[in-house]
Amino acid sequence: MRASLIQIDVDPGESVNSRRERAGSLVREQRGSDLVVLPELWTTGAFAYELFGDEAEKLDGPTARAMSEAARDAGVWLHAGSVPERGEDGVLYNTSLVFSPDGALAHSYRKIHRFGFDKGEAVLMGAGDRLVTVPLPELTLGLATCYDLRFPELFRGLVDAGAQAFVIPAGWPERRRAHWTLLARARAVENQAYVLACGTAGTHAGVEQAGRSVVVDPWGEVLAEAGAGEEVLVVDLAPGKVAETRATFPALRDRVL
Ligand SMILES: O=C(O)CCC(=O)C(=O)O
Repeated sequence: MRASLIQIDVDPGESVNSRRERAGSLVREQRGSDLVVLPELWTTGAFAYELFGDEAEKLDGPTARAMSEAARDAGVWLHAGSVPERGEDGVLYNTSLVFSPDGALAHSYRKIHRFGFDKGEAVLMGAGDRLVTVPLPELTLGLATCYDLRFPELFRGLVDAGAQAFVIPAGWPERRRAHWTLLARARAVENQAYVLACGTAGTHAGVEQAGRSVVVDPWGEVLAEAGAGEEVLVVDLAPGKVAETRATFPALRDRVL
């Protein structure tokens, strides 16, 4: 199973429309992959709070339509990262969108843990309240977004729901790059699952992004890691490795709590 992670540069000098078109082209270039992943809030930037309201869209908005077409043209499962969603209740959410190869919106996930403590996303957006798994033909994905990475109980919940690989779009800051890599590997090791963690490149709203998208296997080995700039990681996964790791080193079976 081949996965492509698109670590797109969120440059405030580029319009959202231009970046949306560029993201579509990058997805189309991944024809031949089974799964393509984009990062968190790549239309606006995860820290460009003042744009969230202006760029918010419904689940059939301009980003969703562009990504649906790109998934269909490329014939891939597309985790299109997240968008600022304007919910039916009028509340903003940080919502990830997953499209099937025929372009249908198959799943969406509203970020559960909002970042910013008493400002930013934590006050501007509502929290999701639903775990989401995505059964692909080869692997079942569990969805999480950026700050969610710090909350291991979310990942245990996803494992209990059948997840064998976690897809984690992010806009992780360079200042805490060491946490990103460490936590991605920890979630893989403790859950004996693949981790596909896709960040953004560049600097927006004064926040330098770490980039360093990473793919980790169920044994905790880093299969591929990006640098700081715009880059596409293409990685071959071995879906059987999840069951093999869980059978030969059955730590998950020894859970008590
Ligand atoms: O947890 C962190 O250090 C970064 C989280 C973050 O930037 C986000 O969730 O948008």
